Amino acid sequence: MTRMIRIFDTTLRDGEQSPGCSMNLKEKIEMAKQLEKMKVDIIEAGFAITSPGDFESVQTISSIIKDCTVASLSRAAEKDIDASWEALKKAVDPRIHIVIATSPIHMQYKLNLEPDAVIEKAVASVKYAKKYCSNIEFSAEDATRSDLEFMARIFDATIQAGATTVNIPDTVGYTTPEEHYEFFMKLRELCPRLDDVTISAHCHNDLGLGVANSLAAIRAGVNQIECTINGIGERAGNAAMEEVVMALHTRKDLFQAETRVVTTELMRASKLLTRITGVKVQPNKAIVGENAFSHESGIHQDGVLKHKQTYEIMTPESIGIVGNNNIVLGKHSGRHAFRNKIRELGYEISDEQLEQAFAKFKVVADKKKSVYDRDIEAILAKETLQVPKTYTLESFVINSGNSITSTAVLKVIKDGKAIEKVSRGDGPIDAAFKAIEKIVGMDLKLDDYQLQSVTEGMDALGDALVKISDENGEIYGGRGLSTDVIEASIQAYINAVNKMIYDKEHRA
Ligand SMILES: CC(=O)SCCNC(=O)CCNC(=O)[C@H](O)C(C)(C)COP(=O)(O)OP(=O)(O)OC[C@H]1O[C@@H](n2cnc3c(N)ncnc32)[C@H](O)[C@@H]1OP(=O)(O)O
Ligand SMILES: CC(C)C(=O)C(=O)O
Ligand SMILES: [Mg+2]
Repeated sequence: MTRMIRIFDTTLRDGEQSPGCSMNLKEKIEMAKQLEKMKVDIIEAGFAITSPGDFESVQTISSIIKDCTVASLSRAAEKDIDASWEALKKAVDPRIHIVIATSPIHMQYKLNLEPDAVIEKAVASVKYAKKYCSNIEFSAEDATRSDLEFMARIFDATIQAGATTVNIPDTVGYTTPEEHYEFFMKLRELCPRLDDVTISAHCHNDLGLGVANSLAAIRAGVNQIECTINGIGERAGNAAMEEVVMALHTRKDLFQAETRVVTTELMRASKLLTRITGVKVQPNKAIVGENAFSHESGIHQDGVLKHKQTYEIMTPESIGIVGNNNIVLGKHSGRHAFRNKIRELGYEISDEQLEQAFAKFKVVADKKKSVYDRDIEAILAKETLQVPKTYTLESFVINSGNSITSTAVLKVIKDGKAIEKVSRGDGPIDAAFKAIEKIVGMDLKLDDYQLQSVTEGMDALGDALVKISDENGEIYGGRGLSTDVIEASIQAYINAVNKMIYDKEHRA
């Protein structure tokens, strides 16, 4: 039978504890509305006593959100609980969340309290909060570094005092999946009352195990997971909601558990948070990273083109990506993906042209990080207009600067022999073009020269267009493409010369 796991989103509280992730009221409202739309079960809207701003956020979110429980964090202290309640009281389903640390190191050094005094404070706080509302969560901070028998005692006491959810935080991200599973199993044995309430896990990511530990907790019977969008949170962050939700969704066979989260809203929530905080998601981040559904290497691309599930365990559409361009052309791509892209772009070319274009594509891909559609179109335009190469560029050296006259040394191959010429000019391009004219030995006129960047970025392809005319005024165009704009310009000029020679021979 499939169990329902409640998703407790703490993006607005623990997530906001992430350096650089503070949000203002308007931003928190926007985020809360998205969380409601995606049907998380509980929104922890803040920690009301923290500041007037946090109080106002909890209060406003409480009055706006209708379809989720709204929670506010409080220490085990009456003034915190009063503030939480004051902020929460308009919520449809308010929850006061009380926390106190239970590990020896926290009790001794931070709270300066004996274990029994911690239990007393916890129980008194739960009872105090219970005067205000029925929905009370009790968290034992640093639970995973706490004594198990002590945990069982404090949970037993707080449940008797009225806690309806008890939370076991791995506050410092210390535990491992196996240990976490055992922890919950033993705790349930030692404290049978746990089975009468919602048991929750709250995992941090200090060892990169936040999601794995949350899933282990689910296997051990917990029915609430505390997590954040994009995994933001104190230090290395919290378990990422999109990862937990999609792990359950994709591996229902294994976990026999599901959430009510609308998975197609996950990407929107991730992007909204990035826009609000300005904190970007790493490209290889699971589920919502830019590369999470991209395939760059030829063998994978071939597999995906033949049958998506060869390399995709979930669909991009399932997390809300529309029109995913999942085949990213790069230096590891093969002919299958290249041909597919050409067809997508609406071109039909011969096998021979494809081979030429593919060879050029590999050269470009070696120099560029990503090859975009416009790069491919530029390569195609060049390759499909190809004429026999009377002159082929072998090498060039340019000496240029703002206090010297530019000099170009060009070496080209004609009929298997190298020809080298040197020329000076007004700038590097002019010097290079003059060297070509010397090599060709014809009286050529440059009619037009344009240079454009094909795509954006430091490694963008330069697309040069040269138009030359001969002694009869006939115009010939040539195109050159390279990440080096001088090379692109020289190639364009040589291509225009080759075209002129080809046309003259075919006209004669
Ligand atoms: C694991 C977690 O994520 S817990 C949540 C962490 N989040 C935050 O701390 C963000 C908001 N915090 C704040 O704005 C402030 O820390 C406040 C408003 C809560 C308190 O500020 P201050 O009164 O100036 O106290 P300060 O933060 O310096 O110290 C914390 C005090 O709370 C006590 N305390 C800490 N945790 C608890 C607790 N769960 N229950 C009761 N008392 C606690 C500490 O022992 C310390 O008390 P002391 O002054 O007697 O030594
Ligand atoms: C407040 C508690 C639940 C917390 O964030 C933690 O222990 O990490
Ligand atoms: Mg936390």
